[in-house]
Amino acid sequence: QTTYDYVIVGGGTTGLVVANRLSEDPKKTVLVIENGILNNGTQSSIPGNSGGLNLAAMYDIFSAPVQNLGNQTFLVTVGNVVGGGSYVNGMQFDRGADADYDAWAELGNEGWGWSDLKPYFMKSNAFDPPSKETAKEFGITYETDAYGQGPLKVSIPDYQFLDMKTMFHSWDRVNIPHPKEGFNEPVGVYWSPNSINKATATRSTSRSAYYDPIVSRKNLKLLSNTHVDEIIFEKNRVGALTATGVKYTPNGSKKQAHAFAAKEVILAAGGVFTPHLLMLSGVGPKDVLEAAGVAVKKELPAVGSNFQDHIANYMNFDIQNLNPENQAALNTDAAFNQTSYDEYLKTKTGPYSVGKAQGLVFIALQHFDSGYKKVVSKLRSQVATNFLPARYSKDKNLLAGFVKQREILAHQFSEADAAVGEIVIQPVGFSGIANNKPLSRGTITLNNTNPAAYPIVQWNTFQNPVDADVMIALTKYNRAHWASKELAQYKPVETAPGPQYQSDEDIIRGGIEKGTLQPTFAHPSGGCSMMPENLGGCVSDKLLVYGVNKLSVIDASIIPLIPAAHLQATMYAIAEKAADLIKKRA
Ligand SMILES: Cc1cc2nc3c(=O)[nH]c(=O)nc-3n(C[C@H](O)[C@H](O)[C@H](O)COP(=O)(O)OP(=O)(O)OC[C@H]3O[C@@H](n4cnc5c(N)ncnc54)[C@H](O)[C@@H]3O)c2cc1C
Repeated sequence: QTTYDYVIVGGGTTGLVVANRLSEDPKKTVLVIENGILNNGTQSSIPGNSGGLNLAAMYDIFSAPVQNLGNQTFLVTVGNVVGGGSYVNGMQFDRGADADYDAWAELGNEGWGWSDLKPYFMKSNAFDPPSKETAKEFGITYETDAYGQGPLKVSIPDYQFLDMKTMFHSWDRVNIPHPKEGFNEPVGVYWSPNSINKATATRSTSRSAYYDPIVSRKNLKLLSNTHVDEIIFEKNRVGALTATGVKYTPNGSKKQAHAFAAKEVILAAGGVFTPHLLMLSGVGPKDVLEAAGVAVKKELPAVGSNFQDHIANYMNFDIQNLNPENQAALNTDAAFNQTSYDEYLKTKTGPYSVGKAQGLVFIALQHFDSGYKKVVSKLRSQVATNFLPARYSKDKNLLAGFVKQREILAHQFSEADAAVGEIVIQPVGFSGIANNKPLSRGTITLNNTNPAAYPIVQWNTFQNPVDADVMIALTKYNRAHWASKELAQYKPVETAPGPQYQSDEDIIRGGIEKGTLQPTFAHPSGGCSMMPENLGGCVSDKLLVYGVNKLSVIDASIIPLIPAAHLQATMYAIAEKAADLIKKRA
């Protein structure tokens, strides 16, 4: 069969959700083409393995040198496997504040505010609380009504490392909100679920939740280990472009084949590779395409613009007096590791049944920076183009879109209803923090000498100095927390970047020298944003690419303004909504 109703590019997080929903109608045929393989490894399925990167199931793509991070290049973390990011991620399951999604509606996207999206969050997931004993012992609070009865299983496991009691409750007296597990009110400090199926104590992914249970559907086909090379367009007599299918090549083969879509080609290749594929197929900024020798079919400057990610500072503290059964000991104490692993295999309990982090702090700027009003004034007084990639000076729509985003961010920076900073609570001295509301904007462009090779990913981290101001304030705040009497029993000593870096400049310099500052929290997004065309959008609020027919995007590329959240819960909700939009227009 070469013609399907729908051809979906990418069988990652969003691709498999939409494949499932569209193939619910047995009369509709769906083809999913995924570059990665069907991988059944325990590196992914066992929650306790989620601490490190599952490199075998990821692309080996590195960014362009980041000027303000000492011209270092960084791994661009993207899953290359059936299940995509959901298969390799850190399993944190949380959402942004209501205001984060209302911002999408404010940017001109009808039907994308929090109240519109909430039903789709609920449709995608189901929550299992910890046992009563665990909840009591660790002081874990939760609200089950924040979740639905959907395919993706999320839970707070029964096993918790004992040090979580002290680490989590070290925040009890801090003057920030203390909501229950965070899905109803995601600003403050809370115990947060992981995408773990409690019944099996294994990772829940888009594959296990949305694909494996329906694999026998006759109208759904998955081609794994197969690369989509190009979108096929047809031009009619008046020059209108319609996406009619894709060219693809099984990996390891030289034989390219074609698959056609009667209704729609749906791009779900993720925040990095969807903009790449559009450009390779002739849709994107004219100068970028021409420089790479790609024939321009539709000029669309929004492709590869508005690229965003959270900026990370992976701090570390040397600590003492941890309980002997601690997370770090899984790597340092072979006997403890072995008994823990054996326990997991036998009873699916113990240290391997839990992910790396169960506590999250998402805080407003005023929670961690007493000088927040100055930051807001600085932001508002900036000449926007001084701190943006050159293309924004040449394109009034892109600039208008950014200025509108900046207004929204300035408002969020002034209020307490949306988070700007994040601190991950782990039961060890490793302390990841993130600036969740970057003003700098990156680009994704083509490799001019070989456009089909990996794209050029440029984050432009700290191009806007406000991003560094926020990071400096958050770093100081995190240091102060580690120095508080609540954590004194651990005698924490900062080892990365290190106490020798104290001034504002030194905090950034130290982060670069010690490699703790990173341009990404594994959340590349925004490179084909959903916004009106006069705000530099790439897809409409119906997720259709501007200027061509029958082509939609449903993955992290469409996020117009990155929410303060790890992205997977949002991606499941976007995909559920996308499926409804696509069904409706059929
Ligand atoms: C290491 C890591 C840790 C993370 N940690 C967390 C976390 O703890 N919590 C959280 O909420 N989020 C986390 N995330 C982010 C989250 O998982 C992603 O935002 C989400 O999975 C993105 O979904 P997507 O559908 O947009 O893209 P993906 O899930 O990446 O899917 C895209 C798919 O398209 C395929 N593809 C790309 N190009 C082609 C092509 N040309 N032909 C065929 N197939 C193609 C890819 O192989 C991939 O499978 C993490 C991500 C990573 C990578």
